[in-house]
Amino acid sequence: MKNKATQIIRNTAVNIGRLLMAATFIFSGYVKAIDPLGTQYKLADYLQAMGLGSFLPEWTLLVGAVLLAALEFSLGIFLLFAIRRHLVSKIVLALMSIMTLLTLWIVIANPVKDCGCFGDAVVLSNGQTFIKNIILLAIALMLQKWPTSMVRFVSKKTQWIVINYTVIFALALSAWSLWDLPPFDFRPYHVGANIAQGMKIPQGAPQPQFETTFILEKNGQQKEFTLDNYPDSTWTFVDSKTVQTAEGYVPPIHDFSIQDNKTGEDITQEVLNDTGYTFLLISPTLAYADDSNFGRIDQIYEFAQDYGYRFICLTASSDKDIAKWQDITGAEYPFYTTDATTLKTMIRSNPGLMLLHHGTIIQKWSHNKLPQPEELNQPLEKSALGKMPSDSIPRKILLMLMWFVLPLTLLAIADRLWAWTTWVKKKKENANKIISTFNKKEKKMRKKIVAGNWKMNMNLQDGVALAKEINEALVADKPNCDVVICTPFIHLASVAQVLNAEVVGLGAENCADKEKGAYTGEVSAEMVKSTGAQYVILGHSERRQYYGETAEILKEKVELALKNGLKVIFCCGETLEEREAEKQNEVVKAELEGSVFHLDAEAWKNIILAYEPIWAIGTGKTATSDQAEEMLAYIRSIVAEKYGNEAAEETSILYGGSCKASNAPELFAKPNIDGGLIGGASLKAADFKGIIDAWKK
Ligand SMILES: O=C(CO)COP(=O)(O)O
Repeated sequence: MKNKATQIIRNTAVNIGRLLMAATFIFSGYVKAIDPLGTQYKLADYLQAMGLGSFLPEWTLLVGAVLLAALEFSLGIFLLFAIRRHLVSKIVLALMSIMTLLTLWIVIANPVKDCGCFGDAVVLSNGQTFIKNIILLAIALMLQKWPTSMVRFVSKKTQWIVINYTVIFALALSAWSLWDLPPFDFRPYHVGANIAQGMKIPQGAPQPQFETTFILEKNGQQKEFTLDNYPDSTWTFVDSKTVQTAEGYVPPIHDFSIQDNKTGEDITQEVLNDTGYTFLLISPTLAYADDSNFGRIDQIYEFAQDYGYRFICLTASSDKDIAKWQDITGAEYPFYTTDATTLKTMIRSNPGLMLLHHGTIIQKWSHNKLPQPEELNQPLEKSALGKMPSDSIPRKILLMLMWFVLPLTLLAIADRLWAWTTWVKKKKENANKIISTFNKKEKKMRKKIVAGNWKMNMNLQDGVALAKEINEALVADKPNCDVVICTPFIHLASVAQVLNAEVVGLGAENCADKEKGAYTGEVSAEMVKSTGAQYVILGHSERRQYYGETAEILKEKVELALKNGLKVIFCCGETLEEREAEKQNEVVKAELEGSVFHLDAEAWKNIILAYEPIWAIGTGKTATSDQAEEMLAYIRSIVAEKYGNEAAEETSILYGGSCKASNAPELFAKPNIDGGLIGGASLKAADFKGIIDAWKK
């Protein structure tokens, strides 16, 4: 019990942890994959901080960024679907260990401002990142310890589709984002942002705090002072140092300026305050800029000239590189200087084109997706180019869902349906196999039994007389089977006296579900046993129906009966409605599971089952021999599932319900029917003997 509870807790913890980890990896991989250049810049920052700045060529960092994004995204999806659980949990643990060490270093040494784990989408401080990684590392340890507790969402046979689709999707997403621009832009220079607004410091925003320390000297001794304890003029000033004690508010855009390199003139405000349109061609380094689309750029420049729009190129390149670019592309537009990092933040394309309208970013284009010539035949005021694209974000989200989430969801649903149908099919096949094995087999050596159930009939004298008559008849003509008569409690002690125990067994029709004590009117299993009885009927439908005996009560009764050395004739069976709804198997199985299937194999040896369809009891409507055989074969198959084939072969299963001398031979001829539990026909010695004799035919 305790083990089961621990297992449930563990499985729940592992699966919650796995979903959290999956969500983190998917998000972190995704935001890196849609911005490979941003990830590359971050990797470069790390290498710089480690003193390995120029150790690797730029393209290797870009490849590294794409692979890192694909790795994180794919691991997240694999965790989500619980694919290759052992391997994936090991890789995740290794990755988290490295990440945690790395973040411990950035917390201590502070070499980078933020870790960049989630690109620009969620910026965490180094301390927050460290705490996040400690939690994820703990989850990774748990997943690695119990990988198989992760519940699969797709079967092993289908997982290769998810693996390939995910890896290809992640790489394609990066390639697309590199060719075009990141589909989602989390930087301060996104479409719709007003640059001047982004540079503003709101009123009352915290100012940076500084403290100045003065070093002064007197009589050859130097001492440090602040403004608060500045000494008298007998001290001579030596030096002062100022340190920042608190950071002030930093606006989202704090590093944007446009300078004319030749004149030193700053035209930032002039550009931002221009109420018209301005094209900014942006290239942090012209030496690395892609020049394949220069013709299109020149066309746009001409268009700007024609309509009187400003068109300038912002770069951080040297004059030599500018001249080279002009030489290659024939560029006639003016060049201005802006910080390289700012330019890289503004647009993830080298070169990229940005359109401003009164300082607000209206459009951004990668050099691969510049406006087409046919879009440039009317002024921006009148064309779609001059307007901010309206619904692009929901549309992009929908596209992502359609291209990735939808196919995988459909795959998972199809896979689960398929797994479920094969499971059902297999289970049916197994059950049929067991049933047909039993059907084919000759009746084994298990006991054949005919048991009478007198129910509430016969007074004491009549009962004793009937018992005597049956006993005499059977002593005179030995039966081929075990015979039992089950009588009301009041008969037991007297009937026991008249029966020859080797020939006729004695049983009660019920016993209490309590051991002993203040239970007025009840008769305990121990009392039954003390009369000389060896059997007790339990679970009869009349007791379930009229006296509210539930599976739990019957379970108690069964246990007490067995404990007191009684053999139990345990009844089961369905109502007419249940049979009409074809629920008979389900009902019978539930009855056995509820009251007897908990027994161990040793206790099971003292159980005799009796299938009594309620619709056939006392109605004169017998189940056909085929119906009865089918059910008894099924019951034997579920006993076999529970206790094994051998135990099932040795379990006696009786049929009850309007069984009489006329139909008994046909019923008893069936391989799985081991005898009968007889109601009405057990109240007359001749009728009862007629049924017993069916075993002789
Ligand atoms: O309930 C029965 C035996 O327990 C069957 O009763 P009948 O044989 O009267 O149908």
